[in-house]
Amino acid sequence: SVISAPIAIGSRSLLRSIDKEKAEKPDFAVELNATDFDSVLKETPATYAIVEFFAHWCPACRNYKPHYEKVARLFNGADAVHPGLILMTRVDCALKINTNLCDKFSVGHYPMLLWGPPSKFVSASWNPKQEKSEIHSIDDGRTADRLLNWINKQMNSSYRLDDEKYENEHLHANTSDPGQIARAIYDVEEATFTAFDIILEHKGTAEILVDFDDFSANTKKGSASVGDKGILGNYQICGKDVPRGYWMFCRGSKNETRGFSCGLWVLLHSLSVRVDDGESHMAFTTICDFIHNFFICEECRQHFYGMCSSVSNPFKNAQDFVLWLWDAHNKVNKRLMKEEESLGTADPNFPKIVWPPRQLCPSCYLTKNSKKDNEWDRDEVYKFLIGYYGGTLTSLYKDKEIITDRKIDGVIAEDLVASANAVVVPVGAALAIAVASCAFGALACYWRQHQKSRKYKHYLHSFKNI
Ligand SMILES: Cc1cc2nc3c(=O)[nH]c(=O)nc-3n(C[C@H](O)[C@H](O)[C@H](O)COP(=O)(O)OP(=O)(O)OC[C@H]3O[C@@H](n4cnc5c(N)ncnc54)[C@H](O)[C@@H]3O)c2cc1C
Repeated sequence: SVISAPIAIGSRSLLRSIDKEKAEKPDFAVELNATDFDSVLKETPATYAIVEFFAHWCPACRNYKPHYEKVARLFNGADAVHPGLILMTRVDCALKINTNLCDKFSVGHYPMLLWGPPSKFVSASWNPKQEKSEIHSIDDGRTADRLLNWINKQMNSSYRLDDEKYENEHLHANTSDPGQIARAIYDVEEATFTAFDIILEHKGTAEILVDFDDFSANTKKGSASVGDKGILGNYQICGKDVPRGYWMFCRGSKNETRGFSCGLWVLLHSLSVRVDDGESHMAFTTICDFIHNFFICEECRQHFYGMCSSVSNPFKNAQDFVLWLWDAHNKVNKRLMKEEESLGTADPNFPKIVWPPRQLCPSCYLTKNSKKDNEWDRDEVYKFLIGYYGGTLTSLYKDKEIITDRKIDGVIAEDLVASANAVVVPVGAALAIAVASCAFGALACYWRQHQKSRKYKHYLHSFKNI
């Protein structure tokens, strides 16, 4: 026993350290229960979801967990190797709170895995005999390898368990696919959060807090904790899910490319197409001031501000402003094209181009001759930008629609598309932020939250009418 004592202490401390490691390394798969199942699956940007129904007392489930986690590492969390594609979740059916939920999905054995678009799980039920369901049972996922094989078959992909970040990026980088922009709706939020964070770092709360009551009815003055960035430091401008920690449309094929600067461009363009004639000049000066004050890239600031300063007459209509921004972006692209080529710093999957390329918008070009790629039909370019950064950017919302009634679907989708041509952001809220030259950031989130609550109201309304 004299000999065993130190071993016992040693093993206890070993166990403690394993526990600590466990506590420090949370699971990759997200555990859901009946209270958050619908909301998490409704809000996720992922294209697919896997739900593992298990019971915490079931030994087979405990043994399966490391397999499931090995796959979840690839897809879940801010450091995911392939983020934003598949949300991997689990539900403990042995908890009373989940009994109904597990019944609705006909859970007959543990662990049981279901696969489908996340929105199809929301307020849904499933049974194995159901025809035409978009939810499928994963019948061959007993090991991590087999589960990933099954996923690869579904997605036509070739992911591997030992993939590290930025491998296989070529698989989902198709820049000439107009639908790709739909994923940027999440980047607009990510960029807004980052922009807001930069503003707080540099300006502090006082200058932003002009009339914060107006800015957000949900934020109580003084209730947020005071940190380095003042009382707004903890304010989640785009809701609790943002920042997600990764980019979707703006994900580069290397860590150091794209990201925020791409997200910022998308944010600027998507706001420009939502501005009225009357607001076009104000939007222009706000963008110029923001870049000048807060874009922490000296060369970018100076170059962009030079372009801002060369505008001598105020913008009177939205089209001129939208096209000015497009043109300014292309000037940056052209400059960087040469620079990146000589320095070899380009992202191989996203080299700078004069934009939009012919594949995206053939009618934007005046001639059929591909050598004359600098002769634009500006009216067509304007039309394209309105569609691309307006309706197409928000089209993911249509896809994720949880209401199955076709008519209601249509009404909501039309609303979203119509908002591409109108100022849909509350001007009162904008004022507080505009003072600190970041109106557009807050506007973007307001815009999406406005859409969300609108949709919710529609949903409630339709519910009442059933
Ligand atoms: C205001 C501003 C000024 C910048 N200035 C500089 C600079 O001086 N030097 C520097 O090194 N970097 C600068 N950057 C960063 C640089 O422009 C890119 O954002 C960065 O290199 C990432 O490039 P990207 O390939 O992701 O595409 P980005 O140029 O970031 O574009 C993002 C997406 O916008 C779309 N797009 C491309 N061109 C246009 C267009 N003309 N109109 C509408 N949409 C378009 C494409 O879908 C593209 O994928 C600046 C960024 C901003 C926001």
